[in-house]
Amino acid sequence: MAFLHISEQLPAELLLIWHHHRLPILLCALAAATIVRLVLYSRSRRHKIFASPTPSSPVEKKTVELKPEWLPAYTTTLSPPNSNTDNHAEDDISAVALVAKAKKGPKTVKGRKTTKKSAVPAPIFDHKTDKIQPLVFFQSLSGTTERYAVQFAKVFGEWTAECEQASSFLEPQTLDISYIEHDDYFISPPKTDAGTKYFYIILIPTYNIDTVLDIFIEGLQETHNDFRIDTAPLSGLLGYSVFGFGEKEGWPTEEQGFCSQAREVDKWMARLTGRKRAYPLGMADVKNDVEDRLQEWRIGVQEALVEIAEGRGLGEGVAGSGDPAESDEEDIEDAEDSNGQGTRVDDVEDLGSMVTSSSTPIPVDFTTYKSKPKPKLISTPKEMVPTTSPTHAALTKQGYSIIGSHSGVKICRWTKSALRGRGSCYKYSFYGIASHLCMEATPSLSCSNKCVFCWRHGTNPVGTTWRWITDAPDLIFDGITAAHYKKIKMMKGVPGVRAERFAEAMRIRHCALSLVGEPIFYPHINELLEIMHSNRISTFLVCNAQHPAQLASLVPVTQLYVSIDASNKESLRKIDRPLHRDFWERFCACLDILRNRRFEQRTVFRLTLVKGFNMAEEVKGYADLVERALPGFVEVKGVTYCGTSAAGSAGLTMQNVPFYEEVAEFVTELEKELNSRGLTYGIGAEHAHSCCVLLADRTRFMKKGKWATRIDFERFFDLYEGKAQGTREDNGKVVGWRPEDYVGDETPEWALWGNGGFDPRDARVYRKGKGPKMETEGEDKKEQAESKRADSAALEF
Ligand SMILES: Cc1cc2nc3c(=O)[nH]c(=O)nc-3n(C[C@H](O)[C@H](O)[C@H](O)COP(=O)(O)O)c2cc1C
Ligand code: SF4
Repeated sequence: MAFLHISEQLPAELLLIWHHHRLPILLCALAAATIVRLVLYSRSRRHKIFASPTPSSPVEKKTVELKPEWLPAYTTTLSPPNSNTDNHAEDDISAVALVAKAKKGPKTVKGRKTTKKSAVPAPIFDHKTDKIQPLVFFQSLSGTTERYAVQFAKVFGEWTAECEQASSFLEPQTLDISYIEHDDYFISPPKTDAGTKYFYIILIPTYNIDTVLDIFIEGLQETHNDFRIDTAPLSGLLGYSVFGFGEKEGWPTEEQGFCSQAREVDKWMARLTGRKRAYPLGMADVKNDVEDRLQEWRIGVQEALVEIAEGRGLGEGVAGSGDPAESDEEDIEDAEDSNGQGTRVDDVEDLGSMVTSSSTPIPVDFTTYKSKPKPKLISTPKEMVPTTSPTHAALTKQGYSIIGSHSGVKICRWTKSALRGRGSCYKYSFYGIASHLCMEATPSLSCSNKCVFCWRHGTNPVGTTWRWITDAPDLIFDGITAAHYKKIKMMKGVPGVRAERFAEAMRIRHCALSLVGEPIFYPHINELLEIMHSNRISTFLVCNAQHPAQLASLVPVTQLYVSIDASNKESLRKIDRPLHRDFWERFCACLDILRNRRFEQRTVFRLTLVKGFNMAEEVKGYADLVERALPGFVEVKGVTYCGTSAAGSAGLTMQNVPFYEEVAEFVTELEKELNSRGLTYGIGAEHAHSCCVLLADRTRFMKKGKWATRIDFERFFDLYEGKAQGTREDNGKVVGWRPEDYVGDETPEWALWGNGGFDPRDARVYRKGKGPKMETEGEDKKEQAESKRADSAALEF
């Protein structure tokens, strides 16, 4: 009975519970369903990114694990149409405000200070035995700061050599921040003998646009916030002082941004050094009082150095000296205003210093915030290359047309040369691309490397993530093609331009996506490529092997390049100077992706040889990389010397440019090494004029025993559009096309190894001392003045 009773009661009670609590029950069920959905969604997304979106290849694929941090983390903001040169972007104004992703910081632990900090202990400097090594750092985009830094270093150097304490000083060194390894100086002081102590002097301009300065400042900030690193890792310095260059005309007050980046650097240095500001931040208006301010500040820094040299450390009570007079309020303010991340690990650091500086117990509240958390900052993305920026000025001066705010196009010297019937670049000899039909462009002028041979140092935008206003792909396409045609039209009146070539040039057939910067950095690269292909423009895309996720999800291009600037980690670090700390893992992942995709499209390794950097004894290392990725082709070229002061600062001179014979010798050795490993590569073609030699896979790019390195472009488009069927199969079913499906004609005789690579139908114009003289007027006279080596090494992509 009791059982029956209970069984009758239960549904009624359940019904009652349902009536009373149905709302919360429904809400809980909804929340649970949402969570399950989100988990499933995120898994399926990740799964998609892991797999290449293109049809699978008929061979086994190496699994390439894409680390979560390699996945693009951007939300792009398409720029409004008026930021570009044409008006086709009406449909793309779906601007999305980019909400800056708040960095996941460590759990906040807050402490309340009850005592003032004690004085910074005097630096461990024995004035009788130790030496002070002053380092003068500077960064400069348009040369002003560099000029003042050189001037400063000269006067300051004379003072250290002549002052009473001269025996305590080593000769000051001047260092361009763009060319040093950040980690060698700003994660810890440089390693040296125990008796040498460093003093940092930092001269820095301010730019309210995205520049390489942001990378430097972010580096300081990251070091400070990195849990693995002591929060004051530069406390071993004797001291530091910062001087800022700005302009009051545009940025009249500090609130309006006057010298704001110098102030940032000063703030982070204070934290990284454990408050060793030896002299207050100096600031000057370059259009007004810079000479006086800089001199005044130099004298102050010198006085601070005298104190140190005489063993009195950073001194007592001098305003801004980093002594106890520096208020705690300033620290709190600083901690709060740093990009909205006010409650970070600084607090833990403060806690640490309180423990050492206070004798009384410190009340610590681990659960509450000191003040109301600030609302998250909405960071508005900036333009990558605004028209007001020095990069814009430098690029346009070099003949680039900037499209929108992050794309560029330029007609290269080979296009001009081909228009005049004087020969095309190596791409014609190797692949059949006539230079007058080719456009050279990039949708991203920004890059994640700072290669030593890149002329754009100091001014080029760099970054590890895309954080700029983004132009729509059709805007970019319209902009670059219009600018290219405009430049071609300007060649109309140039003596020697052949009418038929001029007419042909008014229909772009090929696009080399390289130029400067990193094309796959652009978030809509696939759409841009699709537009090119639908206009039957072939695509040669060069990437720097630093963005595996983007590489894995790239649509097939006509020819896919990966720049191989070194054969091993250390050498790559030196030559490419990548911004990513895990650059080698990224590089290796890109090689594996290239291997997986080698039957979908033509894949190419592009080696740029720089004597003294990446040539000697690296043949075996390069062979290892070829063995890993098995590219269809390996292009080997000597570096082009750009002759700028930037290249000089990077340690490059003409001596680093190899002669053609040296490149040829290197390629022969590489071929031998590859063959000794059973790899079927042979030297397919050469273009001596560009200092470039081509190795190709004999089993794939030969027809009836003859090299066939050229491309059937029309067939490529037909395959792409589905008008022709490809032969790539998976499980007996055709899933796409293979590079072999669009192999073109045999490589012409004149382009084969040993024949030089110059089309006899073109008129070769020799430069002074290099062969029979055919023309010496106008532009050629100028060209004759160039050095022989530059001549042999000149190469445009
Ligand atoms: C695009 C641009 C943005 C600038 N932004 C600022 C700024 O926000 N605050 C400031 O004080 N000066 C600003 N300046 C002025 C520069 O800091 C100043 O001209 C400096 O001397 C440049 O140094 P550099 O030639 O070494 O690069 C800006 C200049 C340019 C061209
Ligand atoms: S990858 Fe190209 S654009 Fe980027 S730094 Fe190197 S040379 Fe310059």
